[in-house]
Amino acid sequence: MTEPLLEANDLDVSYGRGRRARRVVSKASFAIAPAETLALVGESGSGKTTVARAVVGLVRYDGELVFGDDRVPLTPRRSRELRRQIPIVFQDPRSSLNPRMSIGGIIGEVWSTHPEIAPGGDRRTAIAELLGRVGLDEDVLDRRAAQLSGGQCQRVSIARALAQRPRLLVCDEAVSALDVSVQAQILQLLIELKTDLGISMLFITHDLGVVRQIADSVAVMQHGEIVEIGATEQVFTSPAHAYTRELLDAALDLVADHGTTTTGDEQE
Ligand SMILES: Nc1ncnc2c1ncn2[C@@H]1O[C@H](COP(=O)(O)OP(=O)(O)OP(=O)(O)O)[C@@H](O)[C@H]1O
Repeated sequence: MTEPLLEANDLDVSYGRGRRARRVVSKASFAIAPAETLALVGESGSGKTTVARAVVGLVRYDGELVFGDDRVPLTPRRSRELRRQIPIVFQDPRSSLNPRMSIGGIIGEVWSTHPEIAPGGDRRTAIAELLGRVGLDEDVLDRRAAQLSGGQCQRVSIARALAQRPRLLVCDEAVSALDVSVQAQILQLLIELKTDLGISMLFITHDLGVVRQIADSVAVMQHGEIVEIGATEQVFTSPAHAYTRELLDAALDLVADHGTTTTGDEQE
């Protein structure tokens, strides 16, 4: 079996200190193999974002969270060194881009702090190549985020993540704020990145339709615990936990009420 790129064992995360401490993630265990996408699903407040924050080093945790062949512990301190390899793409594409910087500046910024991964040749050319990789024209390079659509901003966020030469991309509701047709395009782009570049993903979403499109495996969270984890098809076709069945039933009701969500419309 392939060694996992990321492994979490009995991950606990609490917010607050002393008497005020409240545990919001309990005994979460999962693994992500190279080039594998694991989706985290569950109701609002179930702890999905908190797991992502532990992975990218934004919160302290108890338990084990190890990364790479040498199983480096992802402590907040360590993660700062490793953050380059584990970028996060957030829900709101525009507010995650510095409004005062040019798009080219945003994408290439990581090369100032990590010169070891900076391209050898002309940086503008390298940035233009990254823009092409995410389906954007080179002329976007000198613009600001406010001059781009939401879908274009999310493509820039992904290009910025690619400039970091990631091994694991964390996507926290990364397509939720986009309309359905743009969402489909960004999902397709993420699937291509996984296939072409072998990037692993931790993909947080409340949308089970999205899970089915993008994820190899899925972990279902309820009240801070992973109540079920397995291959996506397996979990969707034979859910073992009552809460998973509830989520799947709720998603089916949504489709019944609103029809299917895929339009095939290609506009951004
Ligand atoms: N900084 C914080 N301080 C204290 N409590 C927090 C903090 N961030 C989140 N929480 C609480 O932790 C719990 C888990 O939140 P989290 O954001 O991880 O859930 P989630 O599953 O990602 O929810 P959503 O789908 O709404 O984003 C919630 O009860 C939330 O109120």
